[in-house]
Amino acid sequence: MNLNVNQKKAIHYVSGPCLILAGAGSGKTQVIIKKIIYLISQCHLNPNSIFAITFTNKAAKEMRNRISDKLSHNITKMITISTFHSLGLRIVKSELNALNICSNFSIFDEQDQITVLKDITKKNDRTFLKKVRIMISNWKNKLINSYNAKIRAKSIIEKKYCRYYELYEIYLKSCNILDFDDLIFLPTLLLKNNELLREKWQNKIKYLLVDEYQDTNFIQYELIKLLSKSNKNFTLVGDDDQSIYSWRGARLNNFSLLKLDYPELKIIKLEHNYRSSGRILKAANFLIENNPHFLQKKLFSNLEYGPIINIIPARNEEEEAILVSKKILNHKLINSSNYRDYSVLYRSNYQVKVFEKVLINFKIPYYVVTRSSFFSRPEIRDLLAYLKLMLNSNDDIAFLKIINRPSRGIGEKTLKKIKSWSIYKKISLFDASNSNELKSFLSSRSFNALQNFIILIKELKENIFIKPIMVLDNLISTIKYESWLLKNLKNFKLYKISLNNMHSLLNWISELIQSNKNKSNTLSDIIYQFILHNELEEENPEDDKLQLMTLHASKGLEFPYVFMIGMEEGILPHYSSLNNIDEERRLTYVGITRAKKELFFSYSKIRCQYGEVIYTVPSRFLLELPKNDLLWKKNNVQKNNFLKKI
Ligand SMILES: Nc1ncnc2c1ncn2[C@@H]1O[C@H](COP(=O)(O)OP(=O)(O)OP(=O)(O)O)[C@@H](O)[C@H]1O
Repeated sequence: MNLNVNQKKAIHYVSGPCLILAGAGSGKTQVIIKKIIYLISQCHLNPNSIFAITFTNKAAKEMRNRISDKLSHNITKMITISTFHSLGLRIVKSELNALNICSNFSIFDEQDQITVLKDITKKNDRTFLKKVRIMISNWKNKLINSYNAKIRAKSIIEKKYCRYYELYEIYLKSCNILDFDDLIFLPTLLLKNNELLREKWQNKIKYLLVDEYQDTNFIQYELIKLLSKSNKNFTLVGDDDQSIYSWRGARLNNFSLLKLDYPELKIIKLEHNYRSSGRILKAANFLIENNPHFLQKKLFSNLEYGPIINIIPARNEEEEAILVSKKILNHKLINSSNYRDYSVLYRSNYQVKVFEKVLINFKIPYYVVTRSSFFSRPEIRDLLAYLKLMLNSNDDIAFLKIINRPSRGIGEKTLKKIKSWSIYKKISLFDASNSNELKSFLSSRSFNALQNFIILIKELKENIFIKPIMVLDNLISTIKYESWLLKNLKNFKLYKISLNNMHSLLNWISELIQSNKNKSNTLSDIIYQFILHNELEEENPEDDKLQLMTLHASKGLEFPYVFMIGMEEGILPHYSSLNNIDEERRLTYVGITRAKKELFFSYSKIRCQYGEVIYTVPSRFLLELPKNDLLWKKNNVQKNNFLKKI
């Protein structure tokens, strides 16, 4: 592949801060990979001193694989390629003393956080608990601890939330637990306040590369600055038109800040798109021109102009699914293509349900890309909780998760007494359960059940570092987990899936232990990675299936034929984001630029939402596209003649 002039410039510019403003499909992944190879082979940088940050673990893995095609496996292994969270975890593990954290710390995921917040707030309303979790997360992502949050709080309500934050912090500290946000919050705070450690890390990192810069938030930008302060040798790659995570704190402002903080910043634009036909790019350019820009850029393509963009109107959601399915079947027949060449993209997860029903009827093999990862399955969460408790007996949430899985006859009353005792004695639930003094408060049956559990964990713990697989095998058979699953699931197929999952987990741990034989702390590292690995499920690319996914999930992917469904006001743009139309437009732009050869839109005249039938109007974004490149199919539906009821 011949690199274009700007791609070469972007790779060869290594003497100062560099921003690559890379349009969709302009080969940014290629450029980052080639730049890393260039830094090692031409600039003779030690691979140990190159750090690349990607948005997902999957992207990190892919990048590593592609580099190892060009460099030896040993050299590739020395390069740090990780997400912000994994890099943060590495800093935390190296600086335990400075952070005052014990080495056996656990990591909380979102579900664990909610469980703790339920206890702290004494409320059982999930929406409320999620809100508190997000508020705490937002504080941490702005580098604000509970003390400072309290000082800034004005209203009584704000003060109340700050109190929750404070109690949450105390809880985590006492149990030696970090949450996801801490993995960036703690290292950033540490490097900001500790000059010696800051210098140590700055000396370690001779070159920093960050992919998907448009999705960085406040704290991530701070961390980038802290890590690269002394040599300012970094390359950030991003596209302001593809920033779709403001709801997670991503800030487009990070582009403008860069120019202010680094006046010497070199900006290189990649505008040559190698993915999409001319017509698709024209539509994308037309649409995104309606947004404000950090710097103007216009994508161009040398590929053929391509067929007209079809807009398929439907009378209702079911008809929309039928028309799209029929179109796919016809199109596939005419073009001798495969199902895997097609993708259906939508704004919200609930839109897929009606499609699934129709696809099954039409016998179209399909795959829904979901965010529920392998690690969120109940049996996997159970086994990981057992492991977490063996490694950190202060992890009360792991304790609560498994104390009655499988059921041991330890009911709510007993748990309440254990909790009271642990609060009174200021010890963990595990230590409270291990205390003989508890005997007088419990029935002998409950006390014995509890003791058996404690003995089990203690015995397993003895060998966990030496023979983890044997310990897990023992655990599963001792607690009769499989027969409990069968009884609980009441469905043989689900039971089989669960067994397979457990088998995969054991194999996975065993492989990871083998490949990390000489490293210390292997098991806890493996568990940390499992907890951080909360990404989209992967489908075997060999499977010939139509892929359905949200627009967010489609980022970074490409398909020959793309169907964007539900192109209606209220759906896209989504009614909850009407105050952020620019981001909804960017989301539409991301969808359009996934298509290589052909693009289709569909919308439905009537839609059922929350049990109510509503009449819709076509999305404003359809009306922003170049008219002559669109073909509105007829379906007795006049595009401007809808009742607007949203
Ligand atoms: N110089 C080049 N010549 C030919 N093809 C190229 C060149 N650079 C990149 N490509 C191809 O362009 C396509 C898009 O590249 P890539 O996936 O890296 O884009 P991207 O910038 O990451 O896109 P997006 O941000 O939209 O996900 C790939 O198929 C890649 O092989």
